[in-house]
Amino acid sequence: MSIPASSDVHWKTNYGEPVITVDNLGIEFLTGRKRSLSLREIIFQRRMTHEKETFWALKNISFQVGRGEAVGLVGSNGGGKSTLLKMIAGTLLPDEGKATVREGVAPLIELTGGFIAELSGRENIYMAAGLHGMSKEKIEERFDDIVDFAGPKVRDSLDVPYRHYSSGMQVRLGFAVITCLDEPIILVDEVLAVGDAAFREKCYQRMEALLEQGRTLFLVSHSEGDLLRFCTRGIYLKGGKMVLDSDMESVMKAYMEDLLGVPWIPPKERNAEDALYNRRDRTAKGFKVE
Ligand SMILES: Nc1ncnc2c1ncn2[C@@H]1O[C@H](COP(=O)(O)OP(=O)(O)OP(=O)(O)O)[C@@H](O)[C@H]1O
Repeated sequence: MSIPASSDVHWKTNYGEPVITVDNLGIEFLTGRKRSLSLREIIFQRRMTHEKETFWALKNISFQVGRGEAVGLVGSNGGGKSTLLKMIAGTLLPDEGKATVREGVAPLIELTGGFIAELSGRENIYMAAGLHGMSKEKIEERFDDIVDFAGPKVRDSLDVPYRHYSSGMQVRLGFAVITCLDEPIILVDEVLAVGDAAFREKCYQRMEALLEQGRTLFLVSHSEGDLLRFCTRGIYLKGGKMVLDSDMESVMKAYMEDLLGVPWIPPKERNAEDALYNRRDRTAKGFKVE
């Protein structure tokens, strides 16, 4: 599929200029539990209703991202990664601080990507692209490319309600749509894990092409390979706090060592290590090592 030619757009200009500024961001959620009142509150403050318990899903988060950067967000489940992406996308508002985003954002944060279950795939393409400011003519021009990228199963189901799509078909259509938009910032949450291997590889090539054009990428993934392939910078979130903001390899090392409690070796060195182990193994077994 032809993604918009870089000559159409200004993504390549002012490379590195700040496009996202997150300043002391915080958001508080209800836990769903109710806190029991203390005797002091009941007697002296005359409070009778139970207070709902809250927690900070993100607290004191500050960083800046420059145009053209590819940032990987890492952290274990519940660390706050998706919440942060939603705040950058503007679908969640902070309780503290602010996220300033200076350019348009194409988010694929949830599998359903903001698509409407009752509408068909075709209607959802028009709706999603239209909401991002694309004219009807431009959508028509790109329609076939979007559907080609999404694959034959999606093409055959274009007039079927989106709620009948399998999770793989949903992510195919979602990724095809968001990556054909002209938005300079792209947010991709773990969703790619749902697609099959061939589709994932197609998505990777598309992401490489978008980065090549100078777009800015935020990628949430639990895949070490994906993060190291695409991201030059990493942010590690743990329990809603930022643990580290550094180059992707250092962030991956900090996260993996924290998670697994053993030294982490970057894949490129690991292969050499593995080769060495194999060599040792073969030597130990009496094979001749050249
Ligand atoms: N709307 C909400 N209301 C209440 N709690 C929420 C809401 N959204 C998220 N949370 C909670 O906020 C915390 C952070 O969730 P978030 O989805 O951002 O984590 P994550 O790092 O993306 O996790 P995962 O790797 O599992 O996707 C979790 O404890 C989650 O249960």
